[in-house]
Amino acid sequence: MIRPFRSVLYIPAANARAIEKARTLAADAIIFDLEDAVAPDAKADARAALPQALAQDYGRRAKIVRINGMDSVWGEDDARAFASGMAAHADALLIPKVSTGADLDRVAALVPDAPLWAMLETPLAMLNAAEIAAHPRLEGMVMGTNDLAKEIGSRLRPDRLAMLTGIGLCILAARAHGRLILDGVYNAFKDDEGLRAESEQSRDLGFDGKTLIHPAQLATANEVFAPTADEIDLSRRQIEAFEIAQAEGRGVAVVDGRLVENLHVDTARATLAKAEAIAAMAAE
Ligand SMILES: CC(C)(COP(=O)(O)OP(=O)(O)OC[C@H]1O[C@@H](n2cnc3c(N)ncnc32)[C@H](O)[C@@H]1OP(=O)(O)O)[C@@H](O)C(=O)NCCC(=O)NCCSC(=O)C[C@H](O)C(=O)O
Ligand SMILES: [Mg+2]
Repeated sequence: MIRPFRSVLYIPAANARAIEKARTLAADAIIFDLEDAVAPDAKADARAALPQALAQDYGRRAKIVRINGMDSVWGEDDARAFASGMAAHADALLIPKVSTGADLDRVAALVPDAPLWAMLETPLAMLNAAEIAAHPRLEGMVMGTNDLAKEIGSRLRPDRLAMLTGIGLCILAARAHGRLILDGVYNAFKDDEGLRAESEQSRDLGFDGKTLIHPAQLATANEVFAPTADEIDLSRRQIEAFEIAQAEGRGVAVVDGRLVENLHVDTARATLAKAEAIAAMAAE
């Protein structure tokens, strides 16, 4: 069964109330954050408390732990703590500020088994996206659009003009190597219209979902990244028409005046699989 990653909520690992709340929220995945969301003085306590929080029941929600960067004073201890006390109850480890494949090697050596995810949020990461995506331990990639804008020296415009080249390179790299890829966060968590516009752009660019900072953003991401009823209906009709065509010895079908070939049927099957995974999540 595939897993949906429409809505991926960051939760500060130092915020016990928010962690407790996460078990009931409609998020497809949760990122337990030890990095930016946790103040320096709270980092050691947050790291120590996380194993117990991860051991709770979060249903089908994927559990990802974001450690501090390996260039920080906390990164190595976070990675070791993940390997010894968190890996058994987490689905993946997310590493910030990955710029090269060697950055992943460093964490992979400390954490022998868990799937690794990488934050892509530096100009060098954009240029090395293919090398990062090709890393054998990598499962997913997450855009860090705030850090990227800071490093580029660009403005956070609604059309995200300055980062579209980097985003495109990252999506190509992710798809070339079969990795998941999630968009960055939308900071104005009370601006539903802005979130919807950015999420629609994100979906149309090819992201699997959006990372989020507040529960109020979940419903929009879940809706935007889910197949619509029309898309599900079309997928079913495309598959049916193609199977009939094949049985009659034809290699193509026509649905709603449009050509359907085997590649369209692959997309249709992926759409139905995603819809099923979402339905399974909702049924919990
Ligand atoms: C953004 C916030 C600081 C807002 O907090 P607050 O003003 O307290 O929100 P509310 O009063 O509206 O909260 C209402 C209830 O919702 C719960 N809540 C809030 N946020 C979360 C959350 N993320 N997960 C779970 N639950 C949450 C509150 O506890 C309230 O509950 P209740 O008590 O029942 O009423 C805050 O939302 C926040 O801290 N968000 C997360 C920030 C974060 O994780 N930042 C780091 C990730 S983004 C990043 O790092 C950028 C990236 O690297 C890049 O480069 O782009
Ligand atoms: Mg960042």
